[in-house]
Amino acid sequence: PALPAADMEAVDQALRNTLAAGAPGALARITEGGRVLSATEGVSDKVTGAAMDPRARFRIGSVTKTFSTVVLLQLVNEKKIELDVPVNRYLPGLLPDDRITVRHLLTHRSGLSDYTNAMFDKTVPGFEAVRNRVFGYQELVNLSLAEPRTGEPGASYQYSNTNFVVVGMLIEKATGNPVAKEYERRIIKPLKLRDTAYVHPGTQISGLHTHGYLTPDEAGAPLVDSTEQTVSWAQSAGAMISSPADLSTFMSALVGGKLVAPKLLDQMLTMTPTDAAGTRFYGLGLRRYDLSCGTSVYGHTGTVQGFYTYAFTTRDGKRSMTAMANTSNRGVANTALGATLEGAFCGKKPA
Ligand SMILES: C[C@@H](NC(=O)[C@@H](C)NC(=O)CCCC[C@H](NC(=O)C[NH3+])C(=O)[O-])C(=O)O
Repeated sequence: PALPAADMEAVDQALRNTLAAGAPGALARITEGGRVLSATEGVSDKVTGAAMDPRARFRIGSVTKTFSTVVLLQLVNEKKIELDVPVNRYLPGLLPDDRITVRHLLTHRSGLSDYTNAMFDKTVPGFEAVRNRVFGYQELVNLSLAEPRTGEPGASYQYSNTNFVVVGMLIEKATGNPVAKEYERRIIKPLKLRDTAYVHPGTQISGLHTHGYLTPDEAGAPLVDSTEQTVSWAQSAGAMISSPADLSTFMSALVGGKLVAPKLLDQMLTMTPTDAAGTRFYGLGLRRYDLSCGTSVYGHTGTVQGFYTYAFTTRDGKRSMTAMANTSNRGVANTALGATLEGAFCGKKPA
């Protein structure tokens, strides 16, 4: 059945609520067939007052995890890597447990702790301490291994950036190339994603871009312009730069079978619940949200200092939405901004 038309009034109300919660700006861009609907509220630059612009580039955070998953599943299809094999088979001695498999990384079931919890326990000092640092993958893994594991391999879903740092290591080991080259040749070039780039360890977002503003832990403290950073603390787990249009192109190409072989796409879409309500799921590097109208949408969220992103599409890839607020921390963006999904994919609420 065709989806109801997007309710742009509801989408815009969600953006206004996001600003009321403290974001300098917010936007939503919906594509359906060749048509584009977009809504913007507030500013992308607090100094110049420039308005939010759906053409502008920004940091997509963990939406990067879906790009990394696509590259890894292409390597699985090329028989260079197997999913149900110990990570230590490819990276001898890396992990303390041979039972941790490649699939455990992609489903956040490895039990490896997330080093970012300690790193960003104090939001602004933690960010300032790393914003210009360049980490090696091994350094980040060592931070995780210095902490107790969160569970037995395969036992339960526990979101951890460490899993996708190891995915980056696997990609570089299997290809002999930096992940940037693999993203470029396997995804960015074929899909002509002109605004998408992996520039680690560069700190600039080139071209027309949105400024990101980190909300401090202390209520009322001034926002911190966090636009320029290496994102080396995340790399293959969160360092990609893109645009609303490119993320919608990517997500709809993904579910449309253009990036990953059918059998492997099926595995990517095989979900386990991650919330008590049973409306949030995780597959392989991919989230599924079941909306109030019964529509399921697939994609990923992203949280990087100063940017919160939702990048989702329908199962047939016919309707996609990217929503972004240029602030992060203290839940300022996620809840209010999340309501754009209902407006975009469920349309007008029944009276
Ligand atoms: C969960 C999210 N994951 C990601 O996008 C990854 C790359 N980001 C994080 O793990 C958050 C790191 C801290 C951000 C900071 N928070 C703090 O510093 C809290 N003390 C901030 O909010 O900018 C996702 O999948 O959506």
